Amino acid sequence: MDITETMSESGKVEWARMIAGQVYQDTHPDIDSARLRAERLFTEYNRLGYDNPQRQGEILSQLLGAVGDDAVIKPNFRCELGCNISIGSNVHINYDCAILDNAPVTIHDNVWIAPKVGLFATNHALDRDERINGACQASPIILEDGVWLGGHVIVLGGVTIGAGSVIGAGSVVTKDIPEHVVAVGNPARVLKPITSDDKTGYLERLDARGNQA
Ligand SMILES: CC(=O)SCCNC(=O)CCNC(=O)[C@H](O)C(C)(C)COP(=O)(O)OP(=O)(O)OC[C@H]1O[C@@H](n2cnc3c(N)ncnc32)[C@H](O)[C@@H]1OP(=O)(O)O
Repeated sequence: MDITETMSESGKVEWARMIAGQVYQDTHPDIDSARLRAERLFTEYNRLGYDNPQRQGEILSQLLGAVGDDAVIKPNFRCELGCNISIGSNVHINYDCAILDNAPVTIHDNVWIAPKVGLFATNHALDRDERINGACQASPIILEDGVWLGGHVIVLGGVTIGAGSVIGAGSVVTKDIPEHVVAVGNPARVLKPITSDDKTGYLERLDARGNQA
C-alpha cells in the first residue's frame, strides 16, 4: 500500500523530504494522519495481548512495510508510522519497543531486541523556533543479520549495526558498529571482537541429543 496516495500535494512533498533525509514538516496534517493510522493499529495489536495471533499477524501486515512470517513482536510495541519499518524472519522484539521510523528502519533476519529498546530515526531541529514549528530530519537505521540489542539500548538515526554484533544493555549507539563485535556504553564503543573462543559448546550439546526438546 502507498500511504501517500491520498495525501495533498504539500503532504506528498513533506513525506518525500522526510524519506530523503531532508528537513521536513513533522506536523503536516497528512503526516499526523499517517501517525494516527499507526497508533490505531498498534493500540489494537497491544490490546490483543497473546490471545489472537491471527489478528495480530493481520495487523502487523497492515502496519509495517514488511514483516517475516515468524517474527515475534511482544506487546507493547509502538512506532511512528510503521510503513517505513521492514522486519525479516526469525526476528524477536521483546516488550516495550519503540521505533520512530520517519526514515527507513531495516531489521534483517535473526535480529533479537531486548525489552525497552528505542530505534529513533528522527531528530527535531536544534533551533528553537524551527523545532516548535515542526522541523525534523530523519536518517535510516539498519540492523544487519543476527544483531542482538540488550535491554534499554537506544539506536540513533544514520546508524548501521554490523552482522552478528551485540550491543550491551543501556548503550546509546550514535555511530556505525562493525560486524561481529560487542559494543557498550554511551556513546557505544567497541569492547571486543566476537570470535570462535566465545562458543560454549551449546550447539554440539543439542546435536548430541538429536536437537530435540
Ligand atoms: C531478547 C532479549 O535480548 S532478552 C535479554 C536481555 N538481556 C540483556 O539485555 C543483557 C545484555 N547483556 C550485556 O549487556 C552484557 O554485559 C554483554 C553481552 C554486552 C557483555 O557480556 P560479557 O562479554 O560477559 O562482558 P563482561 O561482563 O565480561 O564485561 C566486560 C566489560 O564490559 C563492561 N560492560 C559489560 N556490559 C556493559 C554494558 N551493558 N554497558 C557498559 N559496560 C558494560 C563490564 O563492566 C566490563 O568492564 P571492565 O572490563 O572494565 O570490568
